[in-house]
Amino acid sequence: MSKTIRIGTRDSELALWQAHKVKSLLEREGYNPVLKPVKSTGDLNLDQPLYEMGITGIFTKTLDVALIKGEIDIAVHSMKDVPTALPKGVVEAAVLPRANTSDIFIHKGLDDFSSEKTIATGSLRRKAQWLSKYPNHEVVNLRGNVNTRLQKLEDNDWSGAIFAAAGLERINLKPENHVELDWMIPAPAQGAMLVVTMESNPTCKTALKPINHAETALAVKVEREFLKTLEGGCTAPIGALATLENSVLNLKAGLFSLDGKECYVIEESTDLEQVEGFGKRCAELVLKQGGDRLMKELRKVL
Ligand SMILES: NCc1[nH]cc(CCC(=O)O)c1CC(=O)O
Repeated sequence: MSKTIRIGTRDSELALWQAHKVKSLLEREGYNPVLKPVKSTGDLNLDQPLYEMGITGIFTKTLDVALIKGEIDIAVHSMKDVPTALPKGVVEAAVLPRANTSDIFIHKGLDDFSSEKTIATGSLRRKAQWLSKYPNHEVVNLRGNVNTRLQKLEDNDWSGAIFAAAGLERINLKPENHVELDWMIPAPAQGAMLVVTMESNPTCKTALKPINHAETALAVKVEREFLKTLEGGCTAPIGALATLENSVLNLKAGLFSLDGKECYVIEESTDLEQVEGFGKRCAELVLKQGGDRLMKELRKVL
């Protein structure tokens, strides 16, 4: 009998797609994975408060709780939604090969961007970078899962909205009327999926090892180290993208004020022998350039 692995998933279309992906990878490894939808945090009924267990992520909280309570064996997350510090006892067991890292703009016509326009996004990182490029635009808040956001874009008279390409590509909803925002720095770990399990679960750690993608894991490690050094959470106006080519890792990363008027952007490369601590060193450059003062201001409002 092959070992059963309960995969916890939230019930959005994107979350389900990602959980199915991990399920099929584990099946190929000879396991018997089953999906376990986890609805809401509802009656948590835990002995300890969430913060004492190190549970902080708004998107990941539900699955963290189910994991710690032993209701599921592993959880699948969009890695950019995962706080840099995992809850106590929870470990990163596999990072899947990265998809498209870009942000895309879904529009209703691309005429005259120099004029006043209203565009929608719920992300402070996207808003700040957009306003930095188009200071006379207005950016309105847009929340909800990918499907909800696409619907709201239909229902409103905004000129467009910003999405992660990866999310729309996964569920086959990327429309024709989009442009890739190659100038926008994506969220740390955008386009990557993380599978977590409990430190105390050797079966799952072993099962997940072969599906880990070392190159993606290294890139997102550098990006998240950059984020962590700035002490920004998942919602901070901070972007980071590491790419690997011929054993050289390039990091493009930035910190932005909420109105987009202040931008601290770096682009640095390292060979792999020096990659340890590279994300931290790049963040320290940003802090020195003025990012230190901006982060202090941001922490008051975020
Ligand atoms: N914060 C929501 C979220 N988390 C992961 C994705 C898409 C997949 C990814 O970026 O890895 C999205 C949607 C979006 O940002 O448009």
